[in-house]
Amino acid sequence: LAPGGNSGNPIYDFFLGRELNPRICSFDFKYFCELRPGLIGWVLINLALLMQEAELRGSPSLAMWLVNGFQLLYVGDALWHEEAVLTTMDIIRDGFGFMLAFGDLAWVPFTYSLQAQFLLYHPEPLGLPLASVICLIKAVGYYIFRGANSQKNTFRKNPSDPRVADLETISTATGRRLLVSGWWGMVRHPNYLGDLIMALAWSLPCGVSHLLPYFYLLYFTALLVHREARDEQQCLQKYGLAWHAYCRRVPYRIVPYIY
Ligand SMILES: NC(=O)C1=CN([C@@H]2O[C@H](COP(=O)(O)OP(=O)(O)OC[C@H]3O[C@@H](n4cnc5c(N)ncnc54)[C@H](OP(=O)(O)O)[C@@H]3O)[C@@H](O)[C@H]2O)C=CC1
Ligand SMILES: CC(C)=CCC[C@@H](C)[C@H]1CC=C2C3=C(CC[C@@]21C)[C@@]1(C)CC[C@H](O)C(C)(C)[C@@H]1CC3
Repeated sequence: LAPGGNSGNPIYDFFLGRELNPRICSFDFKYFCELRPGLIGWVLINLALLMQEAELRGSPSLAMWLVNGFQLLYVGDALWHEEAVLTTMDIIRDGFGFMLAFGDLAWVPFTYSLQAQFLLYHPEPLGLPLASVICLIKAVGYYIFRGANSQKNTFRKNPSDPRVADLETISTATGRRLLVSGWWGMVRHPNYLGDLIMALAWSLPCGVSHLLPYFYLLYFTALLVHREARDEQQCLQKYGLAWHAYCRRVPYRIVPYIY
C-alpha cells in the first residue's frame, strides 16, 4: 500500500491512491501510465493541431513549429531517460489513485497541448529574431534540466563515476551522500528551475495577448512549489541532521537568491 494514500479518509485516499504499484503479472499500470499514453498522446495531439493548421492556412506557422519541436524534445527526453522515472516520488511513494490516473491519462495530453490548441485559433506572427531568443531560452532551460537530472542519476547509480566523483558531498546516516556542489550546490531543485524555464519557452511563441498559453507555466509553478515542499519533508525524515546541513549550505530551493 502507498504510504500517503492510507490515511483512513476515503476521499483523500481515493485521490492519492491506496495501492502503490497495481500490477497484473509484470505489467505495472502506474509505470506504464506515467510515461506512455499521456506523453505520447500529448505529442500526437500537438501533431494533429500542426497538420490542421497546415490545412487551414497552407503551412504551419513558425510558432506552431517551435511549440511542437520543444514539446517533442521534452517527451523524447522523458522516454529516452525512461529509467529515471523509477526514482520519482510518484513511483516510490504515491499510490495509483485519481490524481495520477487522471493526471497521466487526461490532464497531461489535453492541458499540456494548450499552447498548440491556442495557436490554431489565434495565429501568432513570429519573426526570426524573437524565435531565436525563445530557442535560446529553451536551450538554457533544457541544459539546466538535463544537466541536473543526469548529474543526480549518475551519482545515485555510481558515486565513483568520473563525471561526478569530484563533486563535494555531505554524508548522511543512511549511508547515502548528498551532492552539495555542481548543479545541486546552486539550488536544492535545479531540475525544477530548468523545467520552469522550458515551460516559459513553450508559452512565449503564443505572444502575450492572452493568459491561456501561460496556464501551464502557472499551474506548473504551483505544482513544483507544492512538490518541493513534499520532497523537502520526505528528505528531512530520511536524512535528518544531514538535510539541515544541506539546507544551510544551499539555502535557496528553486530560484537562486529569490526562492
Ligand atoms: N512536466 C511535469 O508535469 C512534471 C515534471 N517533473 C520533473 O520531473 C523531474 C523529477 O522530479 P522529482 O521526482 O519531483 O524530484 P527530483 O528528481 O528533484 O528528486 C528529488 C530526490 O532527489 C534526491 N536528492 C535531493 N537532493 C539531492 C542532492 N543534493 N544530492 C543527491 N540527491 C538528492 C532525494 O532522493 P534520494 O536521496 O532518495 O535519491 C530527493 O527525494 C524534475 O525534473 C521535475 O521538474 C515533475 C513533476 C511534474
Ligand atoms: C492536476 C493533476 C491531476 C495533477 C497530477 C500531476 C501529474 C500530471 C504529474 C505528476 C508528476 C508527473 C510527471 C510527469 C508528467 C506529469 C505528472 C504525471 C513526467 C512524466 C513528465 C516528463 C518528465 O521528463 C518526467 C519523466 C520527469 C515527469 C515525471 C513526473
